[in-house]
Amino acid sequence: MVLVASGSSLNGAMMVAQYLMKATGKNVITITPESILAGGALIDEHSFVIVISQSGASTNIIAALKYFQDEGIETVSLTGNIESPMREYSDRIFDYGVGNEYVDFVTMGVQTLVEFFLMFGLALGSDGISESTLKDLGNTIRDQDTVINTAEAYIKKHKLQLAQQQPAFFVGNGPNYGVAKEGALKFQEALKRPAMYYEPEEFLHGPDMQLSPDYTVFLLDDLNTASRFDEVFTALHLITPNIHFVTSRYFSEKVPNDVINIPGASSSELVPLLTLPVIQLISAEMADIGQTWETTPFFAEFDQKIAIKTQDYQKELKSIQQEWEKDQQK
Ligand SMILES: O=P(O)(O)OC[C@H]1O[C@](O)(CO)[C@@H](O)[C@@H]1O
Repeated sequence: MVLVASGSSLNGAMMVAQYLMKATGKNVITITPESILAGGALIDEHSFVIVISQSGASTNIIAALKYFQDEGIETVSLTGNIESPMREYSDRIFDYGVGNEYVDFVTMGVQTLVEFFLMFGLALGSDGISESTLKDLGNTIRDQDTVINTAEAYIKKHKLQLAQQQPAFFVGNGPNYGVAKEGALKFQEALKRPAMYYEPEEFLHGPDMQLSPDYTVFLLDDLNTASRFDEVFTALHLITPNIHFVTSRYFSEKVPNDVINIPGASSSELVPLLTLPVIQLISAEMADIGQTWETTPFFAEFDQKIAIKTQDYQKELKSIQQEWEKDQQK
């Protein structure tokens, strides 16, 4: 199975790739449209290619769809807007159920995409949907309320520290690697803050050498209680006071000051459902507090010149916003 996407849609796909692999027993790769065009994956008529774009208006996604059509490779498109330009180039197109989201850089989109693929994986699994897996998924989704409350309280307590516009690292493994990538993207898009993402061991193989007290590190813990994160968390305090550790490790113990103590999940594949809301909430709330939503006029000028969405996208966003406002009034 090949999942083709960009930005947050790619990050969402990365969060579920391991899960889909387990559920189907087939190899799953996540890849950008550019890598497809550059021949970065062996794809033939036996590949199951899913092309994802929440807006359905990303020009690079459309270029990949055109390429697949020219090569005679069938695809399935997933989008949040079934009437978008993507439709014209798709063999089959489905709405993955995000509804109306008009913020250009997606948030609900990633969360919904992850939930969609979890359900999709369950349905594709050789044993069908098992009661216990469905129950685990339901419990994890219910635990998101606790996650939001915990993150809210943490942001309130640490807002001055979180408001420092210093470079940030997001560090996570497996499905949390996708969350780390999304955390860095949201810091760049919403907070205009330099941000990077790594797996923990890659982080320790060089990038950590630039650390100073002026850096922030977000650690997104594994499920495994004996993981390396604990060690790294403790040692990082020797370099910077700005560490934030998202973990379920301290659930029954006294929680250290810089730990965002979330409920645990029954399997590592479900962990993104609990870590993703934390980084999304921090990005959104800190962007409100710091009033960083606007780009610089220089960027606005650049953006005019370098189109990444189809022509009518801004008009389309406006109408999605109107739909969203109507929904809010109901
Ligand atoms: O899923 P889509 O709509 O193709 O968008 C991909 C990326 O493009 C952006 O919307 C930028 O315009 C990102 O925020 C997003 O992650």
